[in-house]
Amino acid sequence: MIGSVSLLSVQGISKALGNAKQSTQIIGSVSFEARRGEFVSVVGPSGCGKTTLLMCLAGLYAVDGGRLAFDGKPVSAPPQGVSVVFQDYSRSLLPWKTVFDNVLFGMKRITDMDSIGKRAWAAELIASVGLKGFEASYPWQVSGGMQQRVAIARGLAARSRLLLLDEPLAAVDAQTRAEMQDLLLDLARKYDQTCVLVTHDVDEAVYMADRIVVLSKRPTTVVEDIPVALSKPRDQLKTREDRTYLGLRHEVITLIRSMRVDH
Ligand SMILES: Nc1ncnc2c1ncn2[C@@H]1O[C@H](COP(=O)(O)OP(=O)(O)OP(=O)(O)O)[C@@H](O)[C@H]1O
Repeated sequence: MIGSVSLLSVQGISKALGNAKQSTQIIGSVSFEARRGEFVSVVGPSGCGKTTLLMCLAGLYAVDGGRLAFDGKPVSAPPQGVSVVFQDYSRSLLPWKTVFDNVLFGMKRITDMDSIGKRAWAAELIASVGLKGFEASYPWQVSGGMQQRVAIARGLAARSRLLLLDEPLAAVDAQTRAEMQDLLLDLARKYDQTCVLVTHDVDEAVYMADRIVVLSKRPTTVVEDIPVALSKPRDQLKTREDRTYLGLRHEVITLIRSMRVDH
């Protein structure tokens, strides 16, 4: 269920990267809201600043201007309740820890749960992402898709309420990608997650989203903020044949094609 309350509020944020000698304005002015339980996809031309935006939302980059709030509080450092899942799962998991211990590691900031509770919660999450039986494996012993499942479980383990997903499925094969899209949608519903997904893949953006934020070339601004009127649960065949889906896909691809980034 999507609530009416905004969990993430982004109002006119801006960000330049570089150093004192030479800085590049990456984010011009970006505004959007993610309401509780909403799945927001963010798309835009290559190099427009999607990852930079996500790093700002995560509190990993300080914004230069504008207002950014999570659950009504200004974001100045990585807030508790916000987890990031990166594309490069092989670098985000700890190779010397088992699947189980990687998920447990996600709970390191949780102080009001004892170790028995944490172990039970880790076991539940591992089962929820379909990895029961692989608890004792090391990340390098399982497939890429499975490693990304571990990273997602670890994100949820931090008792996240907002999942920031930076191209999390870009490195997995097409079949796994479709399965993982449905897994993410299931997990978002089951664990009451609000999600912001950055993706290059317009089909994925439309399939997953309740709303699509289309960014311009940099310094990036929001070109369109498009509601997605597709029923849930989504279905890889039926949804992708739906006229609304095809219309949105056309609209977003046309918008992105009309923009080019000058590197
Ligand atoms: N420290 C930096 N200083 C200057 N420019 C930078 C810095 N870091 C990134 N950039 C540039 O900022 C732009 C935006 O980068 P970012 O990774 O946020 O975009 P993106 O939309 O996620 O890219 P992609 O479509 O390739 O995934 C890129 O052109 C990049 O080269």
